[in-house]
Amino acid sequence: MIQINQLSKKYKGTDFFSVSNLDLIIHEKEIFGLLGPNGAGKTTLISMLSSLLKPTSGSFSINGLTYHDNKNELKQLIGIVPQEYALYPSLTAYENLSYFGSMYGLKGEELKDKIHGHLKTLGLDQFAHKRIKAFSGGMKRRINLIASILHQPKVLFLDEPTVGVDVQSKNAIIAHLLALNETGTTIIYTSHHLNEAENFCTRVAIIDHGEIVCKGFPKELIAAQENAYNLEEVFLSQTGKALRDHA
Ligand SMILES: Nc1ncnc2c1ncn2[C@@H]1O[C@H](COP(=O)(O)OP(=O)(O)OP(=O)(O)O)[C@@H](O)[C@H]1O
Repeated sequence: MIQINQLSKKYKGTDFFSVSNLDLIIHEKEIFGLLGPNGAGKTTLISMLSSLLKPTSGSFSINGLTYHDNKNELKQLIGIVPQEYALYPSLTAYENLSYFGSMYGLKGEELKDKIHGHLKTLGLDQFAHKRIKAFSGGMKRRINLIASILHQPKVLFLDEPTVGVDVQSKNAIIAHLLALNETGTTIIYTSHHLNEAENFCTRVAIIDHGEIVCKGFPKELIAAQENAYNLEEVFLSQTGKALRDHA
């Protein structure tokens, strides 16, 4: 279970909170979607939860572990799929995955089997020994995902895992995540694809200006919003139609 208490982040040089006094509980085996307009605070929140960013105040624990007291156990427990590709372009897919797997203590036949198993399910086994720089966006996204799940994390954080990929890659990624969830991994993901989130997530929270504006089961949120027939209509009712440009 992930328990978040009054979590806040104010970046240096800004005069506002990107995440503000946020409280949330995410249960084991949920597929939880963090949705919100550009600049709402989704990446900031997920970066704090995956220990990539230090909160300004507040706290959170994952299965009772905190970064402060249980850094190493926590790192082994979670997987992180960042928005940007975290891959070495001049290395092959296999070399990249060996590197990431070994960082989690995997080695030998076990590591090899896991890499080939994931590559096969995600349709990439024939490209195992090709360099990443020759890969399409969809192929890189799938490798990025494998790099984060080789150690079978109990909790997986994904920041827009299907951005910029074709429908085929998107479906392969979602199917792989559903299978992972079936084996017991809790999934927390951010997305702008509301139709995808509506079908994929067990529960979602809509975030705006660093605060949760509503949360619940997609079907319940749709039923509760007058004249809303899908999650996108709930989203627009809750966050408004104004553009969120800032610089
Ligand atoms: N390193 C930073 N320094 C200063 N401000 C930042 C920094 N990173 C993010 N912000 C600001 O914090 C707010 C929340 O940003 P964040 O990236 O978390 O939003 P988001 O919901 O993930 O947006 P998007 O959908 O565009 O990825 C924005 O106003 C953004 O400009």
